[in-house]
Amino acid sequence: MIRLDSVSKTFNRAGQAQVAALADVSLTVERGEIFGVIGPSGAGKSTLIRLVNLLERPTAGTVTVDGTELTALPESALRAERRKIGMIFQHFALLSSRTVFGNVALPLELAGLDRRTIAARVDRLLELVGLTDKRDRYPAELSGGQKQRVGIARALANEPNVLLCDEATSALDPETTASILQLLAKINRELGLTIVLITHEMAVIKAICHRVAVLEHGRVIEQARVFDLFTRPQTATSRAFVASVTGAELPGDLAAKLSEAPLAGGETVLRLVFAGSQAGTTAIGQLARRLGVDAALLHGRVDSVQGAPFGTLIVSIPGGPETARPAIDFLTSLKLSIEVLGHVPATLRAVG
Ligand SMILES: Nc1ncnc2c1ncn2[C@@H]1O[C@H](COP(=O)(O)OP(=O)(O)OP(=O)(O)O)[C@@H](O)[C@H]1O
Repeated sequence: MIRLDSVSKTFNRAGQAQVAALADVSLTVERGEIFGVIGPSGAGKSTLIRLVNLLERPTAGTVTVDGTELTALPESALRAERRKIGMIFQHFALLSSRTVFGNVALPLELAGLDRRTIAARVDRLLELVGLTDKRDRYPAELSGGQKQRVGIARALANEPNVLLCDEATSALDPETTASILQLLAKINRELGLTIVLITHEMAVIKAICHRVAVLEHGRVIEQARVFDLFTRPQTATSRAFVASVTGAELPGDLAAKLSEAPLAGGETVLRLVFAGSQAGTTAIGQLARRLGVDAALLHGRVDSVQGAPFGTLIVSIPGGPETARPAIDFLTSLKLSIEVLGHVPATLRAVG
């Protein structure tokens, strides 16, 4: 549905060095999926999403949406293609002088539709986003979540195939964020709309995305099904994003005593992430039976991504690096994702 092929974007700034916002990015988004792009600040997320509808032109590479290579089109043809791509923004971008109805009607007026068609379609959209009773209100009279619902209705007005969401929930509180994400999931389900969203919050990816790309320094460093990213993250950046929502952090007192260097006779603290709800504790049992290694459990949690369970355990392995190495090899052979968080002196075991 959407294909970015070897896309790069370099910004030239007067009198300053060039900025390579994106370097050789290739991505494919399938029809009907919710695709998330996550990355730290400055990674290039906004630049990437603005490339999909060519609000930003790539310096190199091609952008293809629904079989049409947008980068090959003249401006007039591009305008027509852009109508098939809706977009919503972090700060909503509503016109304060127009009512809710007027904001949603605007793209239809620009497209030259007659008043009756516009009224019918706007009313249908307001019902879809749950704002029928706010039809004649002005943006200043609405909450943030209601404003974003107007933004969504407006983005859907021209019946697009694709919806781009540029940090659409970043200005909202957690409860409102959840309701907007549920609305996006409903639109995806009921209208079959392909959704691309960018975010710096892993909770957003976890809530509704099917697949995800992790962006860092303008490059895609990982691309996976969301469940796979949670259970088998391949990079330190992805592991940190996953840990940010699984809450699988060390108790504060233990974290403060963690050292990077192995300690002779000390304990090695590991984070294990695994698919299903049982694999982790089963593995710890096997570790004791097969290798005689008695791992201490410091933290355990089972979570789910779109109904599929996965677990996180934080354990400490006694006996210094000589015991930890074969234990890690054994756990790795059981297909658990393992991260060494650090090392603590043996005397701290009681703390956990
Ligand atoms: N118009 C521009 N002119 C010059 N540099 C730019 C421009 N837009 C973006 N950049 C630079 O490109 C890089 C990527 O920016 P971008 O806004 O895409 O990142 P981001 O991941 O969306 O960041 P954030 O989460 O902070 O919004 C940054 O170094 C930024 O300073």
